[in-house]
Amino acid sequence: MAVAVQNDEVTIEVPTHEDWEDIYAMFSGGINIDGDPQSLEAERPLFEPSRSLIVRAGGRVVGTLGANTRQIAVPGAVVPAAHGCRGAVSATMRRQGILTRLMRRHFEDARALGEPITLCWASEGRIYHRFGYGLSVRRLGLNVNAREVTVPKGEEPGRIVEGTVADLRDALVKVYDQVYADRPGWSERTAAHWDYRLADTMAMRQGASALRVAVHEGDDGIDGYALWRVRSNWTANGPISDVVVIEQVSTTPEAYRALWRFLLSVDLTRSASTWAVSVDEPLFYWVGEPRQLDAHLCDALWIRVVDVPKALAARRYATPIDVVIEVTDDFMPENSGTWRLTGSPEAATCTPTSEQPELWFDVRALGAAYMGGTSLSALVEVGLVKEVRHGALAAASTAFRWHKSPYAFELF
Ligand SMILES: CC(=O)SCCNC(=O)CCNC(=O)[C@H](O)C(C)(C)COP(=O)(O)OP(=O)(O)OC[C@H]1O[C@@H](n2cnc3c(N)ncnc32)[C@H](O)[C@@H]1OP(=O)(O)O
Repeated sequence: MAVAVQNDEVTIEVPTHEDWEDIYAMFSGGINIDGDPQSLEAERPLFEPSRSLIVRAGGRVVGTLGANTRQIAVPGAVVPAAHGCRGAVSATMRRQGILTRLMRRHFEDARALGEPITLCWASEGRIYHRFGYGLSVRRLGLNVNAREVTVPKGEEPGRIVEGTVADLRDALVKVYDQVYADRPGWSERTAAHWDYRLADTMAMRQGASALRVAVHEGDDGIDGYALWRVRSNWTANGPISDVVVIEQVSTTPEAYRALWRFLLSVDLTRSASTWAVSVDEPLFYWVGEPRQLDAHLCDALWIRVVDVPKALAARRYATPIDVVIEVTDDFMPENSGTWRLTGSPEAATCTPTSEQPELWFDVRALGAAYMGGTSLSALVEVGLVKEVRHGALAAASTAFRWHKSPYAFELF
């Protein structure tokens, strides 16, 4: 049985490329998976030593936390954001404050680099509240009964074409780049991010087929694509396989509909599943029987605002807003203060003020509302926002929303 190292000094350092294998093993073990050589290599290019932290005690690696340097789309803008990842502490060293120390460094580093927010997918939501994260983006998983759901009759112009990842990669990149900046929750993808997204390791397949690519060719060329697999299932009564949709991205409504028609009608399959679509997924308004989409709601991105005025000035607002807000941040007191926020769909400013606040925010509420998918009114109910001046809430709540619900489907 492993024995906790109690007396050795715990140090936190910035790792080098040589530490990658230890970090990979630390995180894999931390989340209770074995890890494998293919994933080790597939993830290696995403490892940014200067954005990572490694914890050592008695010569052993006992913890890690990393970040990917990426931009993410937010309402009306694209902002640099630390994409937090690979947080883990050795099972024998937990609940001794190591993650707390790592988080402090992670936030300070992001702020120093000019990133107003950090974000992560949570293994367990309960870990993150105390560090000031708010649940900002939710996702819907679908298990569509393809036979019962029914889609309206109709022929979209254009055609669906299948091809190899290698042949179609440039087209996928072009389609994604056309739309990502306009979809809060979608992150910029460099060549390295695409390499990882398309790596198709055995771990990514989770027992399903190799990655398949289908594109929609419209009048002006390729205007949408789907990455998908088949989870094959042959029963005594015949095939009931599942189409596993990894991502579906389109620049036109015609491509969107044509791709879903295709995904819901692949021979020998009876269902289609996807782990993350928008809470405002258009399929609900298109299919004959939305109940047969079998949707389940889950948390997706957690956002931590590390620089309040910078973050609030970086996004845009659905309607004009001019409000004095007070923010309390227990974990990062330098983030607490009172600001005048003015904004619109075109611009925003956030400057310190000594005026009386009209609204009060716990910093977690700023994270929760940041992507435009959460109403301030809901946050009032749980005590994370308070209306100080009667009447200030409704206008601000409307302004913080956005016309597209935030959405995220890419684990990092
Ligand atoms: C972005 C990502 O990487 S998601 C993956 C996160 N990693 C994992 O889930 C791997 C498994 N878990 C772990 O490795 C560890 O438990 C970690 C990294 C989550 C936490 O590390 P620790 O060093 O134990 O956290 P630390 O001691 O700083 O805990 C701080 C507080 O959070 C609480 N806490 C930490 N983790 C959890 C948890 N999983 N559930 C409930 N409470 C937790 C602690 O009890 C402590 O509370 P206190 O301040 O009231 O005493």
